[in-house]
Amino acid sequence: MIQRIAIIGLGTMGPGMAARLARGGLQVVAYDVAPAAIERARSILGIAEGVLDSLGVTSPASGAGTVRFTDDIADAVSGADLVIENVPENISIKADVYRAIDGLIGPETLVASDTSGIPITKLQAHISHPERMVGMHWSNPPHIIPMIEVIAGEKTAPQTVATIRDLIRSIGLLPVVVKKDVPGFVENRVLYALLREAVDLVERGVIDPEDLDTCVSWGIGYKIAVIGPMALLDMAGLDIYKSVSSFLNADLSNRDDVAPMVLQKTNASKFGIKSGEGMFSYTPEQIKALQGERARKLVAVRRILEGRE
Ligand SMILES: NC(=O)C1=CN([C@@H]2O[C@H](COP(=O)(O)OP(=O)(O)OC[C@H]3O[C@@H](n4cnc5c(N)ncnc54)[C@H](O)[C@@H]3O)[C@@H](O)[C@H]2O)C=CC1
Ligand SMILES: Cc1ncc(C=O)c(C(=O)O)c1O
Repeated sequence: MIQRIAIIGLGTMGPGMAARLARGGLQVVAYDVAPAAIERARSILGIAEGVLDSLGVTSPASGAGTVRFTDDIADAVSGADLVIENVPENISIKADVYRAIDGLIGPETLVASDTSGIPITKLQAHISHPERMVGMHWSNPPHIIPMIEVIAGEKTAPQTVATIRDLIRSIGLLPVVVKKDVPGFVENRVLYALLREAVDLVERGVIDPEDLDTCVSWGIGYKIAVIGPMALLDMAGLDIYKSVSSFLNADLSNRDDVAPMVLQKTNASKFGIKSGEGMFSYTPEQIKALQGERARKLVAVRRILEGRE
């Protein structure tokens, strides 16, 4: 049974994951190599907890869990039933973490990666007990989005998948077990198909970035939260899909490299909210306001989708 969880990496994803797991009654120890990331995580933990309150996420009868921060990786993983690796999307950085914890974790400890899409089979080549390693792909913001993908690599034991799936369920979240270890799994294959086309349309001047967002959010985005893609095909009619896709599929972006517009921006350190500029520009005040407004709206939508309002 999973009771103690170590989170390695406290950037965009780590603090919200810590808050959500603790709310589920688990004992979380949170570690990052960068002291500034630990301080930032400490300061935003309370915000995530406030959002969980407004979502009505309660603790189990056994009581709320805890989050403890540490700057010592050995301390973080000591006694952990599960280690969730949450460091940047780079195999060599992730492999360094697996090597660092290999001799520190117990014989029963499971290791999960929150990778956005590196096949688990590739990651488990860097750990001595690959049967205990699994993909556990959260969606951002992790304290609000309930769906988590669970992915087995070639060497993952079925029991490891079952334990993580049951853990997710036991704290009121929604596990989706992906049946094949394909790059990007399912959520990001679908998201990146959409993002490739969206970036291409903006880059070619077909539409302005603000209008692209309006079109997608108030068109397919709003609809797809209620009617998933497979159900949408039936609602539109497969005959219509056949007619449109017969001419449209061939015209969609099929570029297999990163779009120049994205490269230009990342080369200039324009990463989005984390650097103050990306597709749009943000002042620190705007970032704070946006994050609050987005959390409020996501909470309200989720309550309605769950039939609670
Ligand atoms: N940003 C997103 O929307 C999502 C990201 N992911 C995935 O989650 C993982 C983490 O992503 P983010 O939180 O966005 O990354 P991030 O870049 O915001 O944070 C990564 C953190 O890892 C720390 N770190 C780097 N090397 C470390 C080490 N050796 N030991 C401990 N900490 C270390 C960094 O100091 C940083 O705080 C990635 O694999 C990413 O693809 C998954 C779902 C959504
Ligand atoms: C752009 C982008 N890339 C990866 C992920 C998750 O792995 C997300 C997300 O969860 O929102 C994303 O927006």
